[in-house]
Amino acid sequence: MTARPPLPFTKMHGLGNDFVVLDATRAPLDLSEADLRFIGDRRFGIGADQILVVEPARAADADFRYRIFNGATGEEVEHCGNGARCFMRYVRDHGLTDRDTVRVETMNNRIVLEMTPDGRVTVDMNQPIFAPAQIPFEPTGLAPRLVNGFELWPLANPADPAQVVEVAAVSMGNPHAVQRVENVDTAPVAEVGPWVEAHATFPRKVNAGFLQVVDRGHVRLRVYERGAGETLACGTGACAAVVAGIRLGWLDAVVDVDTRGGQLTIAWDGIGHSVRMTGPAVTVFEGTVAFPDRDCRFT
Ligand SMILES: N[C@H](CCC[C@H](N)C(=O)O)C(=O)O
Repeated sequence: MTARPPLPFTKMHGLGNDFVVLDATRAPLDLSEADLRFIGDRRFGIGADQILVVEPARAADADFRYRIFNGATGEEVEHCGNGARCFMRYVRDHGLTDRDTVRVETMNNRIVLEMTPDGRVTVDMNQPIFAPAQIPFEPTGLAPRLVNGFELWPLANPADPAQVVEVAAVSMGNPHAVQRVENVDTAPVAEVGPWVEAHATFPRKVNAGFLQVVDRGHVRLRVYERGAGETLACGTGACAAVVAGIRLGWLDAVVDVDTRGGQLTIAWDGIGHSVRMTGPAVTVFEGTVAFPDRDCRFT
């Protein structure tokens, strides 16, 4: 078997949510799920929450296509907010564009990335989605509790049906279930996150958000991510949590979101408007990855 050529990559993070970024603008990348899991593995490979791939746009009115794969599973997912900011820094720093604003296609969405004068990146994340069929979310049995006219859905732990949490279901292109907690530091993220992530009412699984409201313009958030476990920050999760908090009447239109990796600012003017996320994007190092031969556990 001929050895595969080493693959150049860039290691980046958005508030500690870390990524391996790959350039497929000149030629498609032939990567299997096993290859992607190898890249994402923190012992046998490089290590990343997600792998981001830069591709040429398919539509004439877009600049790039943006693909995302969860590092632990190698599965392709619909969106990654922290990754979108890193995508913008990547295409600028690698000379793929000199524009301050870039139009990007994702699997099921269209977003706009913008470099800001202070070096952060603002992303127009498009509009949140609430229709259960589009999340997707299949509420069965128990009726929701309406708060400010928005649904909080009861989810029972399949292993212990007496343990019930209430979640708001929102999609930013990827699915999110957001629950309010008194204090994120003591929230049972490791215990509750896994069973919410895998809950049968979310047929494509779900990112589980734990939201602490400090005041109407400031929240704290932890997210147990689908296909990644708890990350230090989740951009789409921050958007989903703020959108849910505004719909539920707990938050104003501009909110600072403290994650374990740092702060994002999320703005949303309500139904019919895009969510706008602003935060940092950091390049850590450049490298090349040599793929294991067929005998490695990742074959
Ligand atoms: N785990 C997510 C993808 C990455 C989202 C997160 N890293 C972000 O910044 O939005 C999912 O399976 O939908």
